[in-house]
Amino acid sequence: MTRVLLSLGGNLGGPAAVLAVFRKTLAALGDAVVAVSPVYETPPWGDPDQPPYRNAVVLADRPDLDPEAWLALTQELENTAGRVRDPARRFGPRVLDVDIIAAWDESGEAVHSDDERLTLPHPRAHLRAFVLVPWSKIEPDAVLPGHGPVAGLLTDTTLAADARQVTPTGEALG
Ligand SMILES: Nc1ncnc2c1ncn2[C@@H]1O[C@H](COP(=O)(O)OP(=O)(O)OP(=O)(O)O)[C@@H](O)[C@H]1O
Ligand SMILES: Nc1nc2c(c(=O)[nH]1)N=C(CO)CN2
Repeated sequence: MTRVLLSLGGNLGGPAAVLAVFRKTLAALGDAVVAVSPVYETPPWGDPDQPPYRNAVVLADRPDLDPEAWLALTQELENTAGRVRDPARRFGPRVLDVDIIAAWDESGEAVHSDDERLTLPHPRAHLRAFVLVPWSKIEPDAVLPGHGPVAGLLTDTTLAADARQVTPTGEALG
């Protein structure tokens, strides 16, 4: 069994379109879905010259998927949503981004990987209020492996400033 925390993000086509893409993604995950956060409007991270994002996180569990298989699935979900990669803009706009933030094996141990194709935990998760705020909403005691309690990370000065701009939209996915 592999449990994963997935981050969903998107900022192309307007909020309603992004929400529709999130809903389709959740439907494709089906019974694997354990918990879904509210949807948040978030300022663009890493590349300010683009529209605000919608973000949410999903806790999911699939007995038959190892982390590599999860990566294949999340990339298929991005491709189905029409994701086009722009190599010139590393953190640029996109219709759907599905990142694997962390993964845990059947005994609850966090999976660690330094592989560039699949780095676990996600190497930038601890810097991203748009991941940590929704995560702490569904799991107030969440721990980001290697970085500690999510609630503690959110008190870091840079993140705290960013987190203030991460606002729930009232749009529900579940
Ligand atoms: N934990 C992870 N989750 C998703 N992709 C990962 C992960 N670790 C490494 N990757 C690799 O990162 C590559 C680039 O992914 P992607 O284009 O979604 O990056 P990005 O969304 O622009 O940036 P970021 O990963 O910072 O959100 C993917 O092809 C994938 O192989
Ligand atoms: N707010 C926000 N900013 C981002 C996001 C995202 O999902 N939300 N994803 C990115 C891809 O790396 C780059 N910047």
